[in-house]
Amino acid sequence: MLKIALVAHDEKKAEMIEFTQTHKYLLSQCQLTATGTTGKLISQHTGLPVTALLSGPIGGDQQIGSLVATQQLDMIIFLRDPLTAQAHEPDIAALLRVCDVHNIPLATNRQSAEILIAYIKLCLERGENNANRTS
Ligand SMILES: O=C(CO)COP(=O)(O)O
Repeated sequence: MLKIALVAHDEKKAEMIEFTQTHKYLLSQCQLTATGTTGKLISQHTGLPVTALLSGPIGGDQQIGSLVATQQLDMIIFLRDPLTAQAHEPDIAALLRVCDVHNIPLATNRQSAEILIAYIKLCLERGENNANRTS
């Protein structure tokens, strides 16, 4: 099963809910993990099973980063708010960095997320359960 992490800053949570509602069918075929508040909201609004970790500002981004570092995630959709300063900015930067270290696909805005969704669809159609194949 494709393993996907979902994260949204407060100003992007409504967009994340709408995004996951729109793509509920595809996402239901994936294993979903999220930071705390994002995960609870997605579960509430879509009924999708989501493993909700700690809230981002108290360590949730670091937990997602740990999953990346230990090869337990295939991709991340992180709807970031580029206009609001975040108290846990170092954690966010660390998460983005560890994705690059481990070559994990990361979408940080809605349109990139749609492209990852198209890729997820392709992987599912091909019966692939690991999105990070290079060949
Ligand atoms: O702050 C976040 C990502 O940096 C998101 O955390 P929550 O999903 O707990 O709001």
